[in-house]
Amino acid sequence: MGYVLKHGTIIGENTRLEQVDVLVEGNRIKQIGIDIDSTGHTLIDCTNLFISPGFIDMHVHLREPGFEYKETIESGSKAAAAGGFTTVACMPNTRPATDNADIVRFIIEQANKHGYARVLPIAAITAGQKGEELTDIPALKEAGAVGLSDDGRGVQRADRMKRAMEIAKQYDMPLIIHAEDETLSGKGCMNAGEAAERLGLPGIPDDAEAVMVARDIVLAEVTGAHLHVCHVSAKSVIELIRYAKGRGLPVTGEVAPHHLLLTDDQIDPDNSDWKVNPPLRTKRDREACIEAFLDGTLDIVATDHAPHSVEEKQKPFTEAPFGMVGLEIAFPLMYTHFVKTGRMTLNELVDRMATRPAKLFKLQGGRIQPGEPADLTVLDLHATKVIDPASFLSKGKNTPFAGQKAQGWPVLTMVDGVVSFDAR
Ligand SMILES: NC(=O)N[C@@H](CC(=O)O)C(=O)O
Ligand SMILES: [Zn+2]
Ligand SMILES: [Zn+2]
Repeated sequence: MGYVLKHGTIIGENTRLEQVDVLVEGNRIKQIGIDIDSTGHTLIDCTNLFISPGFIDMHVHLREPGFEYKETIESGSKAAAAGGFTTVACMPNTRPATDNADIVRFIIEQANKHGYARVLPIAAITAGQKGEELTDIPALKEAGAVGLSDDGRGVQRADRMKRAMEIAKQYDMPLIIHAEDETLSGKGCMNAGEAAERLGLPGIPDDAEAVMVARDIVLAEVTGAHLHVCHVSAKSVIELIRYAKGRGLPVTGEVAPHHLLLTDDQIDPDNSDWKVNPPLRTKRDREACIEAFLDGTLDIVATDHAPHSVEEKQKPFTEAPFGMVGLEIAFPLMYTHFVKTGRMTLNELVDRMATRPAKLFKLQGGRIQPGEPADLTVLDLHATKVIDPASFLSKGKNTPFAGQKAQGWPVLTMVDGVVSFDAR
């Protein structure tokens, strides 16, 4: 007994304009066709709905182990499912940091027990994310880590990064970098510039991000390692990635919805939900992010879902932790502001949220085709809702998008042939 998703419109590489049925048996897509017999199967009526390959988010913070009050693998993967994500890669800035094979295995076990999405651990580059001693990269890979990052911090020492890349290259692991030279970013809490001056808040210049990206592009060329640049926020960084790609280097980039949609001049200094790292930058940076996303310089969308507690985010702007949640609103925001406005097609958006991440990181999923795992997202592209953090399944409610209207919401998510979210 399986599922028949009836009369849906498939999005993605294999787009079919007519309404079709998708038969799921076990954990696989068995058949795509017209009038598939649903006898003995559970019928999911997809009339007026779209069926997308499940979204893949390469950058989330699930906070477990150590910060369960902010999020758990259970609550975070529930939020993922509600946002139409079937796979999320989680960052190692846990407590303790995900810097050894036992913690990688713990995350995988927790996800298998309590998860509503596939959870792929990203392991730390350095022990305790302290930037000194390298982790045991082969052991981390063996345990199931899909990449390496010290996210939350940049690796300050070039010699450490170079050595990590040499080993990562050997073991075919991507370096997923948080680019921030701490000697330049200092104690800033928002983008350095006119807005910060007006508000009298300490700034973080974009060169703090660009300097490290430049260094790591050089090192990626020397070592041949896959360098993936996290949460790109600035024009200066985009120019460097464009240069790297022009040289044919294995460099890729991600952009978060907030850097595509928000700027520093909009920041409400009395609301720390606007505080994120890298910070929201200028209009010029935002336009550069949009252009780079549209032309593929920035390959994929990643949310950098960073839940924090209400108490933490009630602190003043200078003291509150950096981060915004994103899993449950990423698709509606992207659909509303990129597809509805005609900047890109629905197929192109799904490519950047599902197909391309799967290709870049050699993951399963990303395509709707017989034989593929049944990782699917059913979307109601007509539904319009006001973003209400109180309704989030994530423990994190911290988003500056609260109160904004968005169109195009996931209504059902299936992971590995199992329904993980159903809002019908
Ligand atoms: N992006 C953020 O503002 N915060 C992230 C850390 C990070 O992604 O660098 C977090 O862990 O809260
Ligand atoms: Zn980061
Ligand atoms: Zn992050």
